[in-house]
Amino acid sequence: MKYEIKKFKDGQVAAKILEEGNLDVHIRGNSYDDLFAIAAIKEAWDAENSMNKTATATLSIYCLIGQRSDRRFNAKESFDLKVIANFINSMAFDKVEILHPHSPISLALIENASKLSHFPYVKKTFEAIGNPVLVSPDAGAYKTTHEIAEKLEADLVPSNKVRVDGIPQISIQGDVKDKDCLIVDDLADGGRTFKFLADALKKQGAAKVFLYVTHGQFNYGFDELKETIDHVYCTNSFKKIEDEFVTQFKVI
Ligand SMILES: O=P(O)(O)OC[C@H]1O[C@@H](O)[C@H](O)[C@@H]1O
Repeated sequence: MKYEIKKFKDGQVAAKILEEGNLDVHIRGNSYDDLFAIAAIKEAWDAENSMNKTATATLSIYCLIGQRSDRRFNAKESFDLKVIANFINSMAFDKVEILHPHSPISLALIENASKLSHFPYVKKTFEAIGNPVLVSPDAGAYKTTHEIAEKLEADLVPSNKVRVDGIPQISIQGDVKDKDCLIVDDLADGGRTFKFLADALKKQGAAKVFLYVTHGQFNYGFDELKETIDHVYCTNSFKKIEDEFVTQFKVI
């Protein structure tokens, strides 16, 4: 299904449907601009299809903006994911697919939503490295990484951020001595979580430490990460990266 997006000089976006049929839109979804462009496409498609009740509209979002803001962190602050979900819901897609959401709250807030699994990309990474031990960096990542480890028949070492006498520390709950480790998580923003975890893994004797994240933002570059991580694997859900330190899987 073809459509066209036009942007006016003042920033306004407009859409035009170029072909009849089901609507199948794929977006990064990591900007408000992206979401507004989709709203324009859906509005134009709805107008064309008001009499065609058999046509369906599917939206695939590869890196949902605001997915980490999945609660009201403090009183008087906005619950951003709710605002974003309300906007997506107003478009009334029949189906919304979201690649590796940070938490199930996205799927709960967005109507007709389902998860696109990151399993294929972790599997490729796992095979490229050659059977590393999987490491889940925190409690949030444990459940999904545990499911992946089961499917791959891989060893899993859970790690957690704990406080000892009030001081934050990384607790690695397994043996990593002389082993290749693959940290698996949903996204890297600055990447410091992984820099410190990789450092702790190496102090415990890990041979090499690799990082897989589905959404590679890396907003502060790679210099700090290169100090402790051997190689990074991610998808291009957030942006295209050209750096020898990173292997990217194309999803969009
Ligand atoms: O260390 P950075 O990259 O800033 O933050 C990434 C971490 O913050 C969490 O929300 C993510 O799930 C990941 O564990």
